[in-house]
Amino acid sequence: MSRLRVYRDDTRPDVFDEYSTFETIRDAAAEAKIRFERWDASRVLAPDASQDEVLAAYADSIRKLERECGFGTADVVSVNPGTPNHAEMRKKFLDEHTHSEDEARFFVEGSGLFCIHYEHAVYALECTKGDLINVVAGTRHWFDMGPVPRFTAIRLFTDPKGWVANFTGSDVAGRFPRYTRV
Ligand SMILES: CSCCC(=O)/C(O)=C/O
Ligand SMILES: [Fe+2]
Ligand code: NI
Repeated sequence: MSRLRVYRDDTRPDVFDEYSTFETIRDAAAEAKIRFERWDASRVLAPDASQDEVLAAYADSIRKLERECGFGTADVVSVNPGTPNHAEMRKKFLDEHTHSEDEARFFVEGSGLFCIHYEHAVYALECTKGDLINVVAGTRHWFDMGPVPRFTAIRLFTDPKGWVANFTGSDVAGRFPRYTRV
């Protein structure tokens, strides 16, 4: 099940409010303009499914997001403990960054931790299979897949260049707990 912990960014990371039902997570996340929804993720995927196979399996959901939000391209990030260089892949997303477009991610397998730094709070949202998250363009955030990663997420983009991050240079991400799957 998904879980949200909300910290102040200027206090100890062992002080937080916790939400663990869909409605409470959705409403608390909305305070940071985060869209959080549960979508159908019941398509059966082979463990070694290619990007194209994942995109084809979820073509309806992708089309709906493209229509609703103006996204023009989609890709897939799929990582498991057997993925070569998964430690380097983890590092790529661990520091605080922003994007010039919304960050929409649909978790179709597994889980990971999105941390959104909004005003003076950090929203640490564990996303699991079936979760759709959208972080508004320009919002500071980072993502941890954990030391033993296991997830497949569809990413939607408006810019045909795909994933472009602007790192803030802040060390804030290192002050909050990393992801350990519960
Ligand atoms: C969960 S998809 C991989 C992470 C990513 O694309 C991103 O931008 C994290 O902030
Ligand atoms: Fe990001
Ligand atoms: Ni701050």
